[in-house]
Amino acid sequence: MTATKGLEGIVAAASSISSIIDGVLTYRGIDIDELAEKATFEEVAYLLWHGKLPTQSELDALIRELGENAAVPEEVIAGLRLYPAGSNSMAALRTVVSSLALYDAEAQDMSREANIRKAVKLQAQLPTVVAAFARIRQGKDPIAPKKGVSIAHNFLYMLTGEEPAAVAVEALDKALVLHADHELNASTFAARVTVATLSDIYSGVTSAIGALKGPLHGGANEAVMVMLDEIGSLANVEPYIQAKLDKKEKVMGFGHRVYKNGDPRAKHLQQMSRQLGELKGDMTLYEMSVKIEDLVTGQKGLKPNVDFYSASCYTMLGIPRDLFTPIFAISRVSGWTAHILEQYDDNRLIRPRAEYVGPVGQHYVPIAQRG
Ligand SMILES: CC(=O)SCCNC(=O)CCNC(=O)[C@H](O)C(C)(C)COP(=O)(O)OP(=O)(O)OC[C@H]1O[C@@H](n2cnc3c(N)ncnc32)[C@H](O)[C@@H]1OP(=O)(O)O
Ligand SMILES: O=C([O-])CC(=O)C(=O)O
Repeated sequence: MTATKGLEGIVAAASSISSIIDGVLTYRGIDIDELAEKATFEEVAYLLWHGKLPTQSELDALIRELGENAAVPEEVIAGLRLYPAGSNSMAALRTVVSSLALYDAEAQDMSREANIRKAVKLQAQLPTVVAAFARIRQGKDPIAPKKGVSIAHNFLYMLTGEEPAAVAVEALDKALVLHADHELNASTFAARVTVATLSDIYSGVTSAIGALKGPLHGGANEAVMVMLDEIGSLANVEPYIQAKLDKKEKVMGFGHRVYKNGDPRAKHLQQMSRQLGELKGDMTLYEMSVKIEDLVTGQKGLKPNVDFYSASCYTMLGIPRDLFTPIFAISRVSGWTAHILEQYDDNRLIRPRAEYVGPVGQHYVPIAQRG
């Protein structure tokens, strides 16, 4: 038995939700380029859960159901108020999602109908939780979710208390579409491993949030913004990035386990970053990002992934950088729950083997004789 480090190239599940074939990403067989241009996030969530695009009445019903389920139990909001100042946003989200199970009478109901209802509930509640976390830490009261508006609209509204500009809603909605699912990425795999023990959907999503948090995965979008903030100016891009490359340090937002010729989502986010810069009349972040790309791609051949241009986009939308990864979770919970439903539908415990590389033939040594 020989281990494959990082399970690279190992096909660990069959799935009909999303595919990456020859560098092309599809959700349920539809090219992400088409969805990014034409679909709303709610349509995409429906597509991921049900395997088909919704009719108008199905979409209306989903938007209604999301609105009806977006409020978070008062006890959970009260809990958020008790978190220490400076709490990590993803740690807070992970904790809240775990606690939501305690307030859901259906949490342990394993029927397919109940699991679909819980998927919608989680999708509805995550934006409310992230916005409430952001406001409470500023000493402000959370804002109750609206009914009948999109998730992108509701999230920006709950974050600021103001009606968001249409262009901001449109940009965030497209970002949510682009992040919704991605085959067997680390967080989705974590979710599937967890629920394959027949644990509940809240356990699966809690595991997924833990996996998404790391900077090699979803946490890279925040890390990209930390880097842009450290660089600070267009003039400082070259010395900063060159020093990183010379030291063989990783540049966050570049590289990918599966895409070696570029992430098809990145171009949409790059375009969005340019457009938001033009609207703001400040191209600094966009130009810095392009210069970083030129250097990293030029010298290492590494291309930007989904996390790279999303950082400048979210900053230009006025979103604090430590909410970037929670926003990724707001989108990806649609994919996680679709995969969890798929796992339950044809379940088998996920339990691979390890290649043992430790010592053999050892014996118990009494404690007095140990050196
Ligand atoms: C939503 C997402 O999760 S997208 C990914 C988000 N993560 C990041 O952006 C973090 C930065 N990128 C990385 O760490 C990696 O490219 C990963 C984790 C995404 C993929 O990792 P792997 O497939 O395991 O590739 P691995 O880390 O082994 O890298 C292979 C080689 O490329 C180099 N490399 C990979 N990514 C980068 C990078 N961002 N900057 C500099 N060098 C890099 C590695 O140092 C390594 O070089 P070596 O062979 O000389 O040692
Ligand atoms: O697929 C991966 O390994 C990471 C990724 O791009 C994603 O989850 O969107």
